[in-house]
Amino acid sequence: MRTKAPAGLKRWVKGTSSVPTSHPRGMGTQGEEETMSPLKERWIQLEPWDEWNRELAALIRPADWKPPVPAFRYNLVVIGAGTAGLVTAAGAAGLGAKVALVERHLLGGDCLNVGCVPSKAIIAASRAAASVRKAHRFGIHVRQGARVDFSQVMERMRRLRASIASNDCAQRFADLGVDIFFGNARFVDSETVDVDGTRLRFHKAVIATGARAAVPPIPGLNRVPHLTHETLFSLTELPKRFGIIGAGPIGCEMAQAFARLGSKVFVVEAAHGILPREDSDASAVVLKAMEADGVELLCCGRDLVLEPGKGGSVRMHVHTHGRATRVAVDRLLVAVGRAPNLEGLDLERVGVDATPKGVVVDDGLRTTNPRIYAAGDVCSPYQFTHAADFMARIVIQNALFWGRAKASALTIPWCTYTDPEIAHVGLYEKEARHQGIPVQTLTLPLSEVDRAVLEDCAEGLVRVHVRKGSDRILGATIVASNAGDLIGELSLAMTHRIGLKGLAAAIHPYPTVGEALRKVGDLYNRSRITPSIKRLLTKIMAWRLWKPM
Ligand SMILES: Cc1cc2nc3c(=O)[nH]c(=O)nc-3n(C[C@H](O)[C@H](O)[C@H](O)COP(=O)(O)OP(=O)(O)OC[C@H]3O[C@@H](n4cnc5c(N)ncnc54)[C@H](O)[C@@H]3O)c2cc1C
Ligand SMILES: NC(=O)c1ccc[n+]([C@@H]2O[C@H](COP(=O)([O-])OP(=O)(O)OC[C@H]3O[C@@H](n4cnc5c(N)ncnc54)[C@H](O)[C@@H]3O)[C@@H](O)[C@H]2O)c1
Repeated sequence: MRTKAPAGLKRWVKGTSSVPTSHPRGMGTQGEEETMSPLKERWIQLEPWDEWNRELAALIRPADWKPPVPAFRYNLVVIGAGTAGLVTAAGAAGLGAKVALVERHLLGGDCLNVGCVPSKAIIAASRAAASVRKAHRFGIHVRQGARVDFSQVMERMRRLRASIASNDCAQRFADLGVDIFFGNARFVDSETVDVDGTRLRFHKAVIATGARAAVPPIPGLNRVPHLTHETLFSLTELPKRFGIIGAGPIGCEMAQAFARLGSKVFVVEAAHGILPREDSDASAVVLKAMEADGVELLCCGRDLVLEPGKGGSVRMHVHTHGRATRVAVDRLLVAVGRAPNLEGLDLERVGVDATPKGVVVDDGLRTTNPRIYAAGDVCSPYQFTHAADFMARIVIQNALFWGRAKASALTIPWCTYTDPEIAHVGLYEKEARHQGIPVQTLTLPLSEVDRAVLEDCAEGLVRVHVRKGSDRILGATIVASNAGDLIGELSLAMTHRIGLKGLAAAIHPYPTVGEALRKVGDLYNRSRITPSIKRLLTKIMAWRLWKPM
């Protein structure tokens, strides 16, 4: 098992712009790397070095990229070309600003390369495998059963990732008028950024450097080979036994996907259950589905210790619900949260405050240096692509156009793409109560939605919290196979202050799962008919029967 990056890749990350031409062999691990300087040794793999990864690299880190001659001064220098940086740069350039965009590794950042895109491609394949397996429930008998070709699953992922990459490609941004510089950015002073020796002068700058996988101080972790999301998507062989530490969104999505593709998956979680931030009834539905797919959850995990096993395997020792458990796995994924990318930026030089959670910003996303803003994972508790996108829009308005847009005004939904998916927007019930807001909660089980029953996906719910005494939506959670799509309607309603009565009044086509939202609106309307109103209505009706026509 190799624990160091191949020489070619290291050269590349160190900023020579030379994409390796030979195929870097072997599966990378972390552990040793985490103890080294993050700037020098951190790298994201594009392995295997096949035609799709070459195509991807050619788009987002072209080997022959000629850095432009820096302008005398830029309206905006953007550091980091993930979603936050790309949206900021494209939007600002589109509005006439002179923009420089600096990226030390791959345009597209985590979402395209080692986040949303590859994970959802794998999830799509795992859903296909699960559909074949449960086809018999519909009276469809697949003769041989399902055989998963993991290398094809991963090749499909690499092919689709490369095809999607054209949105984020260097040439597209250059055509939009953005000057792209590959290299490590650091602040020299409040009007200069250095990129490996090239000086960029700015009027305003944006820190959009994102975050990386956090590696916790688990005893033994530095002695065992392990993956993070930065190396997971380079796998070419399905691990027979797959261990995952952390049952957050990454842990749950990957646990179920790998179980459906054929791994025996063990998930160690420190808290009780999975997705501890979510509504507990909702996450319980998802856990049941994951367990039905064969995922074994070791929750309330205490005293986790890791040690090397035979043939590159890893032994996990953990107390789960007070019981000592020992499992051996062939691969281990660490998914316990994220750490902001701050190292090497020399933030102290420019008076930008930061904490271990990220860059400190005000509601307008301005840092403690009034000329420097931040957007995306590096400064936000909402670590989602769409949140990074909308923070970028705020930064453009506030940094360039004297805007007063506020991050706190954003309504940010999110979704974890298990099957069923679990999506949320706004407040949870306990948060509303904690804030002293009187709350009424309405829950509709999906078993009451015809289409969900017909599709065999009736395990789920729609739960909406309104301010007591009104139909104003405070928050909502949905568990459904397409919860991520459904939550958009509630997000729209909250953004535009449409209440539950408004949802009840909107006709949804029958039969759709989306009808569940209208039905929750009906639930709300019915909840307003108190026993005394009902008695009054009954009297009026009775009176009308006897009233002469
Ligand atoms: C496995 C996984 C699955 C995910 N799935 C989803 C999902 O389904 N939906 C969703 O909404 N979100 C998802 N996310 C989260 C999403 O990927 C992030 O929220 C998003 O990428 C944040 O964008 P960003 O621009 O803030 O940061 P990043 O995408 O991290 O981009 C930051 C960029 O800055 C560069 N950089 C850092 N330091 C420097 C420097 N000093 N100089 C130059 N460049 C630098 C980095 O190389 C990087 O390219 C997922 C994340 C992971 C890990
Ligand atoms: N669908 C999506 O939108 C999506 C998907 C994946 C990731 N993401 C983003 O990426 C971020 C990171 O995801 P994540 O799942 O790594 O982090 P997370 O912080 O959301 O979840 C980490 C989990 O690990 C557990 N944990 C922490 N330390 C542990 C330990 N020592 N032993 C056992 N368990 C431990 C925590 O209790 C928690 O449940 C998310 O917060 C999310 O913003 C989003």
